[in-house]
Amino acid sequence: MKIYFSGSIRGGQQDTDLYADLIRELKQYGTVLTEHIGCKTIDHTLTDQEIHDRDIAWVKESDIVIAEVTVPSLGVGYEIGRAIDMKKRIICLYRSLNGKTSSAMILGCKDLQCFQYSNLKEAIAIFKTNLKAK
Ligand SMILES: O=c1[nH]c(=O)n([C@H]2C[C@H](O)[C@@H](COP(=O)(O)O)O2)cc1CO
Repeated sequence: MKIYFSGSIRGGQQDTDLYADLIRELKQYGTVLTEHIGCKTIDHTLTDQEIHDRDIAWVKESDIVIAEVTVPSLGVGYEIGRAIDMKKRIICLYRSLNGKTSSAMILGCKDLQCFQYSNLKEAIAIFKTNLKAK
C-alpha cells in the first residue's frame, strides 16, 4: 500500500517531530511516499511548481492519504481537496489544542474519516483499527 502522508510545512512546523513518529508507525502498513514531511530541513532545490507537481503525482499514485490537520495548512487542505476529487481513501487526524478543533470543511466532509486523538499512543491505536498491516 502506498501512503501519502500530509502535514503542515509552511503553515508551521511545530508538529514535525510528531509527523516523523506517525510516519515511522505508518511504515508498518505500507510505503510512505512523503517521508520529508517528518523532517525539519526544507529542500530549497525545488521550485514551488516542482513541489506541487511532484506531490500531486504522489497523491495520484497513493492508495490512501493520511493527513495530520491540527496545524492549519493551505497545502494540506489543498491536497485533501484534490485527493477527494481523485476518490482516494482519506484519513484525517487532529488534536484539540486549547479548546480549538479543526475546520468544519474537514470535520463536516463525509468523504473523510476523521479521528480526534491526543498523543502518539492513540494515533497508533487508530492505525491498528483502520489499516491492514503489510
Ligand atoms: O516544501 C514543501 N514540500 C511539500 O511537500 N509540501 C506539501 C506536502 C505537505 O503535505 C503540504 C504542506 O503545505 P504547506 O507548506 O502549505 O503547509 O504541502 C509543501 C511544501 C512547502 O509549501
